[in-house]
Formats: sequence, structure tokens, C-alpha cells
Amino acid sequence: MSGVLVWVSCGPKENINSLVGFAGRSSSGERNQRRFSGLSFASGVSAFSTAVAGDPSRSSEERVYDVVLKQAALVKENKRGSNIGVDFEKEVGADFTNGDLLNVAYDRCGEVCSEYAKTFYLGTQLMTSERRKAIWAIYVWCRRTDELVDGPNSSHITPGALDRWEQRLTDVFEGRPYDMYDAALSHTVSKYPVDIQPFKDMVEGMRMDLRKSRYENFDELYLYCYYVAGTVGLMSVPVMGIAPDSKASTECIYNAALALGIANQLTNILRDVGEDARRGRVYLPQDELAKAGLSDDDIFRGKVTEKWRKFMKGQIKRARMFFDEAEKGVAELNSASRWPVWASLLLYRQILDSIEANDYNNFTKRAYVGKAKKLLSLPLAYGLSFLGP
Ligand SMILES: CC(C)=CCC/C(C)=C/CC/C(C)=C/CC/C(C)=C/[C@@H]1[C@@H](COP(=O)(O)OP(=O)(O)O)[C@]1(C)CC/C=C(\C)CC/C=C(\C)CCC=C(C)C
Ligand SMILES: [Mn+2]
Repeated sequence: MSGVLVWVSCGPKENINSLVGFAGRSSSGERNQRRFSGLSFASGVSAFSTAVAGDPSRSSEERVYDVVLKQAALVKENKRGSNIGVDFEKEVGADFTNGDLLNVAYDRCGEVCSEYAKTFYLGTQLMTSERRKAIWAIYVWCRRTDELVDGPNSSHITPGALDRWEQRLTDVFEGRPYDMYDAALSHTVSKYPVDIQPFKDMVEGMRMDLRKSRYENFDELYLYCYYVAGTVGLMSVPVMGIAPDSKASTECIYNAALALGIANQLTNILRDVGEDARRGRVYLPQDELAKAGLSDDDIFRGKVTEKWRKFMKGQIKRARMFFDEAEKGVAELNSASRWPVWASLLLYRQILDSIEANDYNNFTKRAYVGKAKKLLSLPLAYGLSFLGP
């Protein structure tokens, strides 16, 4: 690995092996079927750069960390969170400067959110109304983007369609929304220091899903997880806000946000092994499978063996390490934003417990968190949200 990566953690300094490299790669140094179909495509293609591109000799972790530093710097420049971006009133077409229409647009985002992510929607109720609306707008954009490759029309999605979606994103950021949901996002990005890069990177993740169905090693998988989920953390922090009395560095808070996205996506992958295999997809790192004496065929066969249990234990351990890293940052967020974050963290984390309770049968049994456990997690999250910096 080239260079030494100094990872900024919000917690007490500790010397853990790289979360990325625990399964064999060298340590990176000190670490401190409800579908949303509201899609329409705009025309127009342009040339796109891969946001987290650059020197392929550098690890994904290093390249993604550059993005974390850049995002943190942007928010810092803006003194951790007032307004930058385009002047919405000036830039956006007359229709959407109408406050009523804008409220309708945000309400629509809220409706989508409550339909697709009920618990999360509930969690946003504690946030201030402005922040809540902005998080809904971001949620809807992410959901629509994900639907491009995961939704009912996914078989028709081409790289060209993703290019057009990315062009449309640029238009949204420049104050030219195409529809109501876009208008809400245009407004959000004009009010909060939200940068376009994590959004572009999520589109890049969708491109990756189109062209790739195997991951050679964890470095490749890490990049995918950043693209499709770590980005969500980076998009959300500028809206959720940082506690005024937080002494933590902005980098460490972004790092925790990234970790939560990665942890969620790894959990998603472990939960969906059987489902993904039936679609011909194996997200698990090929080199780690081989090291465990396993292959794609074992996954397609779907038999829980001792080898599989052992392998899964390692994968679950790694996902938990990312959750631990994320936990260190939640207290640093603005107090009203902590509840939804704790709720999503606790609920997603319990999916890992459920995989264990299913004796690692993630081929034919879907791990889920039952209603009772969900209900218990919400007051627990509420209690935890009082823990400040
Ligand atoms: C407050 C809060 C939790 C905010 C996040 C809200 C938001 C903008 C969510 C968007 C989620 C979304 C639709 C992402 C698109 C890609 C995708 C679907 C990723 C998977 C999510 C789980 O969805 P689901 O279980 O429905 O998956 P299926 O499509 O059905 O397979 C992901 C696994 C990733 C979601 C990632 C997050 C929610 C990251 C959250 C991180 C933060 C909010 C940062 C918190 C800050 C600190 C400091 C810890
Ligand atoms: Mn999905």
C-alpha cells in the first residue's frame, strides 16, 4: 500500500487493524416488493468522470478517505453548516419559488419516505421540520437512484440511462429541477452545504452494479459499499448538522457517517446472499471465499456447512467493526438528528444477530428484526440520543 493513511476516529485513539484489511490485507496504519416507480428520464448525455477515480495503486480506503476529507473541509469552510450553494429563489424556475408548491414537493417526498422506510420516517419526526424535509428529499433521490438498478425496470437500464440520470442531477444542483421530487432536492442543496460528489458517486455505484457481479477482494467490495451506501452518510451529515458543543473534528464525524453506510451495506449483502445468488450475483469477496475453501458453487448450492458458518462469522465480525466505528460519531451530531441515526444503526445491526439466530442460513431464510425488537429499539435509540459530545 502506498503512503500511510491516518484515519481520524471520533473515539479514544486505539490501534485496531484496518477495518478493511482485517481478513488478511495489511493494516492501513493507526486509526483514530414495494417499488417506487416515480422515475422519468431526461434527455441529454454528457461526459462523466468517476468521482473516486485516480491512482489505482492506492487502496479504495485511501481513495474514499480523500472524499471524506474533501466533504469535511467543505462543511468546515461553511462553519459546520449554514447556507452555501445556489440561491434557490434566483436560480429555480418560477413555479417552484412558490412556497406552497415547494411544500407540496417536500410533502410528496415525505409520503415516499413513509411508504418505503416507515421506521426511518418515524425517526425523522424528531428532527426540526427544515432538516426533516431535507433528509426526505435526499432519501427520495437515493431511493429513485437505487430503483434504477434494483426496480422493476432495471433490465432496461443502460449506462446511457445512468448518464442521463447524472446529467439530471447536475441540473438539480444548478437549480434546474425536472419534477417535484427534484425541486425539493434543488431547494435542499441550495440551503445546506451538500456537495454533488457523493451523489455522483452513488450513480457510479449503480454503474458498477450494471457491469460487475463479482468482487475479487474486500478492497473492491469496500469501494462498491462506499458508492452505494457510504455516500448516504456523507450526503446526510451536512443536513443533520453537528452538535454546537462538539469538540470532535469534522473529519471524524464524516468518517463515522461513512462507516455507518458501509456497515449497513455489508449487512445488506450478508442478509441477501441467497437472493443475490438467485440473480447470479455474489458480492462476497472471492479471495476470502477461496481462503475459506468455498466457491460460488457452494453459494449456489446453498448448504450451511461448518466452513460456511466459520466464513460468515468473520464477515459478521467485520460488519460489526464498522458499526462500532459509526457509533463513535453519533453523539457528535445535532441532538435532534441523533434519534433516527441511532434507530437505523440499532435496527440494521440486529440483522446480523438474526443471521446468527438463523444458524447462518442466509440462503433460504431472510434475516429480519421482529416487531417486538423493533419497538424496543426505538425507545433505546431515544435514550441514546441524549448522549451528547
Ligand atoms: C437519518 C438517516 C438514517 C439518514 C439517511 C437517510 C437516507 C438519505 C437514506 C437513503 C437510503 C437509500 C435509499 C439508499 C440507496 C442505496 C441503498 C438502498 C442502500 C441501502 C440501504 C438500506 O436500504 P434497504 O434495506 O431498503 O435496501 P434494499 O434496497 O431493499 O436492499 C443501505 C444499506 C444504505 C443506507 C445507508 C445509510 C442509511 C447511511 C446512514 C448514515 C448516516 C445517516 C450518517 C450518520 C452519521 C453518523 C455520524 C454516524
Ligand atoms: Mn436496493
